[in-house]
Amino acid sequence: MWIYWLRYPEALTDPSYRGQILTLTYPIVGNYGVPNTQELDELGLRKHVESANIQVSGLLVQDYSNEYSHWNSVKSLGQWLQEEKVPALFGIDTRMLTKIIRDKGTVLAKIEFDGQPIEISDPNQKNLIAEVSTKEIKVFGKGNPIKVVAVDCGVKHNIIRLLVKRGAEVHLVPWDQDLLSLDYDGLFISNGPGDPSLAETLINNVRKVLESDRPQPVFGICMGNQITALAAGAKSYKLPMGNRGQNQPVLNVMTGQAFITAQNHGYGIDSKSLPAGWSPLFVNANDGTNEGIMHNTKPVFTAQFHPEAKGGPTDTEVIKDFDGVA
Ligand SMILES: NC(=O)CC[C@H](N)C(=O)O
Repeated sequence: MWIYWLRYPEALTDPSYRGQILTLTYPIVGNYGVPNTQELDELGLRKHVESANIQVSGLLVQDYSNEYSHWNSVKSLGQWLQEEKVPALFGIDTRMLTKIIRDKGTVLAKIEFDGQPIEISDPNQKNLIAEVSTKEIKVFGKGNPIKVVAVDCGVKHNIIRLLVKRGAEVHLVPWDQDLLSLDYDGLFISNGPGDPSLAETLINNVRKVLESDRPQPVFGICMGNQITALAAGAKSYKLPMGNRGQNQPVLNVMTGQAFITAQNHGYGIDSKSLPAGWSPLFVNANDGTNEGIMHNTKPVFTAQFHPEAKGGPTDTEVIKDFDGVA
């Protein structure tokens, strides 16, 4: 179970939340309704949400407002959750729950209705990436000059949109796709749910790319940072309660510049475990955890936070310019 505060249409559809129950710390939820979640943009991506479905297993809020008002809302939050058969509860003392999670770390939880007992299973034991990844290769921004292969670990649609905006023809590939055999100008590894160390096939495929000394840049976001670091030989670990929300301060270790970033991760990379030739690129200014890595000589760099505009700041969007940082 996670604590989160961000706009709920994007948060609930972020595939990185697969298998998790979300509890929001903001006390009144629902009052801006839900946009048309089916509407597609010109690329065929969801216009107002981050994927085709609600991805969380459940939602807990303090006070729910069924009345809503927003320029693009078409239904209530309750209606949307019901349509997608995702359980949610209101009337929860989310402040108390937040304190419990702060003390104990993230906790396993289930929502059970009278007469409908359910088994509890630990989402952290599963390779959740395989559940949310595309099954076939999809192309966005066809004809654009820069061919980017994007490994779909559960990519948020806005990330694809921003890559296309920067002139990329994005080839979204399944998580276990062999990467060495593909031709590209840049390789991107997306955000995604669960424990990164369980995605062994992907880690091995990325390791092969790193060892091949291909000159093309490699860039990863969130899960993409973790997978790249694991492929390089570093170690990941479970954070006591994760870093989530849209006000996480991050320092660029190279320049000393600080950013306020949007984040959503429960695992971290141990910067000290980075092998020779690699350096931390970003560090969390609150708790000192790793926020990205770079290779010292090759164009490989990553961000643990979400350097994109939707649902948060725009000041780190520059990081998606492949030559913006490395
Ligand atoms: N947003 C993400 O990509 C999350 C990465 C990973 N599932 C974690 O929780 O750390």
